[in-house]
Amino acid sequence: MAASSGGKKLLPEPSKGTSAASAHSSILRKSSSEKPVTEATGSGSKSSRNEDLHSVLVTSVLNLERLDLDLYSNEHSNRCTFTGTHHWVPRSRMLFGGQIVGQALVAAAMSVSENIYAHSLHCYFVRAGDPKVPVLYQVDRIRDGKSFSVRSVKAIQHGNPILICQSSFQRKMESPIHHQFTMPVVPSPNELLTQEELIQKYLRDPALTEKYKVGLTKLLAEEVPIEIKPINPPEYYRRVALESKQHFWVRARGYIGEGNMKLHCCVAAYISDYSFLRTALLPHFQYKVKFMASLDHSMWFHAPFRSDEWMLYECESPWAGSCRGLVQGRLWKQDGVLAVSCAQEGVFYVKPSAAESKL
Ligand SMILES: CCCCCCCCCCCCCCCCCCCC(=O)SCCNC(=O)CCNC(=O)[C@H](O)C(C)(C)COP(=O)(O)OP(=O)(O)OC[C@H]1O[C@@H](n2cnc3c(N)ncnc32)[C@H](O)[C@@H]1OP(=O)(O)O
Repeated sequence: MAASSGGKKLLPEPSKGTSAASAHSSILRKSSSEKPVTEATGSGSKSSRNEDLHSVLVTSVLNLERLDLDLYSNEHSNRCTFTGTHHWVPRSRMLFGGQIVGQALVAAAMSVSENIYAHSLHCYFVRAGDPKVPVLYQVDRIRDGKSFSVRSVKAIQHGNPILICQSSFQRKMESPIHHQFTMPVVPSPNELLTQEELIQKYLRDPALTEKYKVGLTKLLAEEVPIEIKPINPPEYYRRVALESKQHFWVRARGYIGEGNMKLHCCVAAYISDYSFLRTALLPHFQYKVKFMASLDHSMWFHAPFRSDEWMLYECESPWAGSCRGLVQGRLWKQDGVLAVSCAQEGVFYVKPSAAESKL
């Protein structure tokens, strides 16, 4: 039986001969009459993107398998990955926090009616995710009010929670009260190099030491499903204390299309955790990180946006101490609309680094 909430079917009935367990779903269909987002033909604002290259974030990473009502697994996305395990995993070998948050929001979104939208989420990462096994997502329907619905999701591995995530959804409501900060003035995406192009440039520097060549080459080889264009990237080889702020343009790699706003929020959850926590480390070049992990992650979704179009990620860290650092971020649309606000605290264990230059 397809999961439903408020009578709307969110998931297709498994086709004949397949049990619910094996019928994975294209996530967050708008309604049974609409094509699922992964089959969208690119209606709405035309994208200059190659619309045949659907983002792997949608076709796989965030495409959960429904095991039962309010119970999902990402095992399907495992089978589709390049290496047979989870999609891209940071070198820390813990599951990427953004993946777990994005998948938890997918599971929550499957349990609410189609005409309400994610407006906030708050998560704690309570155990490191194991990249060798799938994740189960258990949804608890806390409350369905007239205007707001609240869900609690537990991401589970080896019988224990690795993440607890509360999310809230709201019906569209108009209000005369509206304001936002002004978007920072920065170069536009087409004036900037991608992270890959920047790394290639650094690697061509004959003075770069072997150690940093190896690190940058490893970073270049990672198949992160996110495109990034850093703004004023630090001269990578300079060992100087930087301000705890960074700006970069960011978008999902590949095409998603107008699709479904809930889906774009799930993709933004994935994107928002990449290169976010490191903002708190920028002033502390003289230390080497022995262990680093996100402790929590919060997001507030303010206005519709497209996660497969360039958005400015304005990141800053107002405080660090007691082995923790706080980072805050704002995702801006290119038209100046503030789309998403994020906040996260992380844990850092560091040691003094050898005072060698990167040159
Ligand atoms: C532009 C041009 C190119 C320039 C290059 C620039 C690079 C730019 C791009 C690079 C960006 C790359 C970004 C990659 C993405 C990174 C992702 C980071 C965020 C994440 O996704 S982390 C994953 C999500 N979070 C988690 O999984 C955390 C889950 N929670 C936990 O694991 C536990 O709750 C936690 C937080 C560890 C607390 O548990 P607790 O048991 O209390 O932990 P302990 O304090 O006991 O310690 C655990 C662990 O930490 C180590 N440890 C402890 N104390 C120390 C110490 N004093 N010194 C060193 N290490 C310590 C130790 O390993 C402990 O584990 P043990 O099992 O060994 O005890």
